[in-house]
Amino acid sequence: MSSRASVSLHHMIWAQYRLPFLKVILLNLINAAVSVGIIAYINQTFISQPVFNTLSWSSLGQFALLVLLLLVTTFVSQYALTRLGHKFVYELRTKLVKQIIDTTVPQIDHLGSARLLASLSSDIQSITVAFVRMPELVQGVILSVGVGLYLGWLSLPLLLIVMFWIAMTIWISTLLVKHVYTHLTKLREINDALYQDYQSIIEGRKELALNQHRAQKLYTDDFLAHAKSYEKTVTKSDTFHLSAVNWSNIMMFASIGVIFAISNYLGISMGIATTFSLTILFMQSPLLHAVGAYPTLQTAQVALDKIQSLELAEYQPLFRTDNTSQHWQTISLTDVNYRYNVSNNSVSNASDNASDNASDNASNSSVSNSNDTGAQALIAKDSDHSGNILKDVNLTLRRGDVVFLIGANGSGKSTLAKIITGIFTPTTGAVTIDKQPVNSQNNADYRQLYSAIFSDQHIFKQLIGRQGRQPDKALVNAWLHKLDLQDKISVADNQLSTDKLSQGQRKRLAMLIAVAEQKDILLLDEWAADQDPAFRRVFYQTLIPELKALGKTLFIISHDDGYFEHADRLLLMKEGRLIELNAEERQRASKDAIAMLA
Ligand SMILES: Nc1ncnc2c1ncn2[C@@H]1O[C@H](COP(=O)(O)OP(=O)(O)OP(=O)(O)O)[C@@H](O)[C@H]1O
Repeated sequence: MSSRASVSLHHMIWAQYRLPFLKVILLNLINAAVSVGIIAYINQTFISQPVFNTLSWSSLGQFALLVLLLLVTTFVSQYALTRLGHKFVYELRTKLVKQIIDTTVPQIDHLGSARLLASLSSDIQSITVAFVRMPELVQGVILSVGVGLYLGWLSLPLLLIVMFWIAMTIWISTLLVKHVYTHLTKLREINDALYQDYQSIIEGRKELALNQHRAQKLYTDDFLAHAKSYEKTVTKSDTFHLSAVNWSNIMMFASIGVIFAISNYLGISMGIATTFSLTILFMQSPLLHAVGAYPTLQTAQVALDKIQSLELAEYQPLFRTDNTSQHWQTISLTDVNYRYNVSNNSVSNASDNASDNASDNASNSSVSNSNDTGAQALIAKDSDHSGNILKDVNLTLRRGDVVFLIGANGSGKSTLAKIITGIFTPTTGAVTIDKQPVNSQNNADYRQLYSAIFSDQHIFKQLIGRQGRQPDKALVNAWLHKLDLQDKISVADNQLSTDKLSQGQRKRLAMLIAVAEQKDILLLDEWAADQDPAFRRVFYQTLIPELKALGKTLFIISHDDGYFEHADRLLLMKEGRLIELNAEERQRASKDAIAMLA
């Protein structure tokens, strides 16, 4: 992840689509040439003729052919530009989603789903609209240049005066359009707030149903305020836009008067003045559409800026599917500290980079100091623990261990679980696998060792087996029964029939998915808390030994003191510090966990 400078839309198109864009420009030039040809034809065949009866059927036929040619070239050039635009939007959308997949969990947590969904829907939509309107802008500009050249050939002084007139018109129009941009930027911010409201309304539906005061407050104070602000801002923005279009429209009409007045003054022929006027009328629609299309490009620029401000991971086309060695023996945490970034700015990203750096430093140092440290990663010590959730945590997990972690609420157990699995990187300190430091380069591979079930687990209905292959049907079927789900769930084509289950059943389903993955390490964060007492016993007394027999290393966060005896090792987390309990302490914890946690 890096904070990248904002890239403008046209730079992006130019950098990535230079050739197709040049092709589109060429097609538009041909189209402009045909348009100029028609004007010249009208001028020579119709306007310059003294009387109408000199017109022949053949000249009318030629005119009809030119019109047909204009129709074809207009269609082809617009089609080419539209295709290019939609290709750009497709690539932007697909890259954005891959970047979200590759971005670190803390950064995604920090951004929140409302902001991301706003970008995926409204920003992409804005950019699409801009591309739908872009043909009008490009054609308007190219046509103006082509027509200008022809008019200049007819009368340079008259062209210069008309150009001055149009330039003044466009300059004042641009001043108005600047206000449009300011309001569009504001609108985009309001859109984020609106998405936040939608999210609260949908996700908090149960709480709102139970408390109409809260529903009214949310609706009135938040949603209505944002909706009103959107209405006001969009009205202002559209008013400036309308003013710009009307101003340009009327000034174009007025230019016809100017053309005749100046022609009269400069002694320019009536024929040339009529051709100029006709051309201005011909140009009015494309030029106004071009002016009208401009704000959509500005909206797209606002959208692109917004997407870039998310500071997502760099785009990588590939997925990291090469797994870390299957023959690992130990995973160690050495002097690990972790601090959440709670600021509103996007510094959690910076913190995450810092974390990556800490790990990277550790890896470099571990190489250079390997003699002194016995191949352990060098650990950056942070003497100031203020704000640290994990404090100088040291732990070595051995292959095949069944480790239970206990601790009071908020002591840092889940945070430690995320550090162990590589979802979070330590603020300082190091994670090593077989003395090999885990850093930003190998973290994605390292994470593939784990299946984990966290409290807010998402259920994917697709079952996946070892290393992304087909799941082992016999294993899935056996565990469907072990988890007592055989009457609720069926599996067809590796798809689970439903995820509409009770909380405890959902957790069992998550276990089925995890077992099917056949990963080396299974991490369970208070998995048993949602199970009824009977199944809780099955879990500790039957399932854990079976998982161990499958060769898994188990890291289990638990509050069930009645079952601590099933652990090979018992760890205690106390205010961010990790302690391993000895035999006597384990006895005490099993008898009186409350005293132990205090
Ligand atoms: N996203 C976050 N941002 C900031 N602070 C957080 C975040 N998540 C957790 N914390 C803080 O970190 C501390 C440890 O949280 P953690 O979830 O690791 O505790 P826990 O031991 O798993 O608790 P529990 O038993 O209640 O699940 C808590 O004080 C919490 O306030």
